[in-house]
Amino acid sequence: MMTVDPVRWGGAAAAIAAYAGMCLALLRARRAVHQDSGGAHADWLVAYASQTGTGEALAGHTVATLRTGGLSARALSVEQLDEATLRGAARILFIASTYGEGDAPDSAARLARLLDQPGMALGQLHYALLALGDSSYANYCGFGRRLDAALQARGAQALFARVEVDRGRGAAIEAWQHHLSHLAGTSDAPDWSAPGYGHWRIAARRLLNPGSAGAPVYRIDLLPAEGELPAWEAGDLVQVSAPGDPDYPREYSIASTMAEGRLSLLVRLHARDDGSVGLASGWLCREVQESAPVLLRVRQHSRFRIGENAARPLILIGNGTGIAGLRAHLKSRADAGQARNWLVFGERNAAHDHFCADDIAAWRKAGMIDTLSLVFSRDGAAERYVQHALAAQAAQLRSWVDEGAAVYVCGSLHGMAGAVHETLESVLGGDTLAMLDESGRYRRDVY
Ligand SMILES: Cc1cc2nc3c(=O)[nH]c(=O)nc-3n(C[C@H](O)[C@H](O)[C@H](O)COP(=O)(O)O)c2cc1C
Repeated sequence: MMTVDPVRWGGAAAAIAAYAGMCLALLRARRAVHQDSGGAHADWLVAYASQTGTGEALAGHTVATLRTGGLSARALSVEQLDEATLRGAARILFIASTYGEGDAPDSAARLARLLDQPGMALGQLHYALLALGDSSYANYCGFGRRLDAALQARGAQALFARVEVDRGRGAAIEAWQHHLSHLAGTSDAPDWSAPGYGHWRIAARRLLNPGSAGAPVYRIDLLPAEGELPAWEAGDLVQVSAPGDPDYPREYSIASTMAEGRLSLLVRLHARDDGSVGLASGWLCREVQESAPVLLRVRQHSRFRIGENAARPLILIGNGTGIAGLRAHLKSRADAGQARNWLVFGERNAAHDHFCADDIAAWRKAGMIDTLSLVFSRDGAAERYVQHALAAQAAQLRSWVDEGAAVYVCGSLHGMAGAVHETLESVLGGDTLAMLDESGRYRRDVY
């Protein structure tokens, strides 16, 4: 799915065609997902547990294929799958990705709880499962496999064997499509091709942390090689296809808003133990010349967009390059005049690693950051990490959440996201945190 036909890379006409294709494919997939979220009855449910949107897009394609054969189908996030729907459904196609170290995506907490309930019997259910994962992780497709086992243990009957997709590779997706065509009784399946990459160029590249004890971080500003910026929202991601590894695009959070007129990324140069640099980050930060094309596509990341939290106070928590996703949110909040923002950001040394310091200072001065908690782990203060800052301000954390705040976390999975989760749980209580999660008020972009 993620491979790109090299013939298309040739010229401007091809880039425009690819871009138009991308718009159409995205539009089609999203229309299929969103038109159907109203709860109308459908014979086939396509339930996706997706963190960064791949599974959601595949759910849209799946629905479109079933409908081509005249079946009634609708897509829904597993967050919306309640007990009555699960117990009553005759046919569900699950699409499940895996995160962390074999963990379920955040959106799957409710489903996991439902399947754990004693007495949950699903003998009425016929299902199939598309598991998304990456075989370089120890727990390849861990959540998809556990979900499959749990459904079987509850008596649900598989329509066909689980299909596993390694890093979005096309052959497995074709196998899934093939099964769907059988179910739908049609060979006339809609086009599932991935959105094409656009050609971009680097407009500016700047080292943000000279003298840092950590690896170098670059701010990279990009513009389309031709034409207009594509649409995105704060929280969205890009995929970059590096020349040495075109089948395995790297994802980065977008640090800028469309209104700023450029797409900015914060990229940390990945250094290996032997001193060599990571293939994609080395290419982006050091090698690619300003005149050379960068193949890039924007990906909607619904779970990290502002969505229904636009009018709520926002607690933004992150470390390192995680400031990228938080910056885009802060910028769009500042532009919208929404000032109830509490930024909790951590890095190593204030002197070298205070990313986006000028923006943060300007927003603070303009009254657009209500509370600012900066922690630098190597500057000798008692509060070393973001979780310590949160724990130290437990009363304010509780009162913001009581007022309706949403919590957005962006940055490292290891060391940060887990510790922040535990702190939120101990300050707010497990039930409140679960409520925030289920109601879309706790959102994470962690990697
Ligand atoms: C931080 C992170 C951790 C991941 N952990 C795993 C893992 O433990 N096992 C696995 O098979 N895939 C893992 N993956 C790969 C994702 O499951 C895969 O990229 C999937 O296509 C994402 O689908 P989604 O966009 O629908 O969430 C991980 C990806 C990220 C970014």
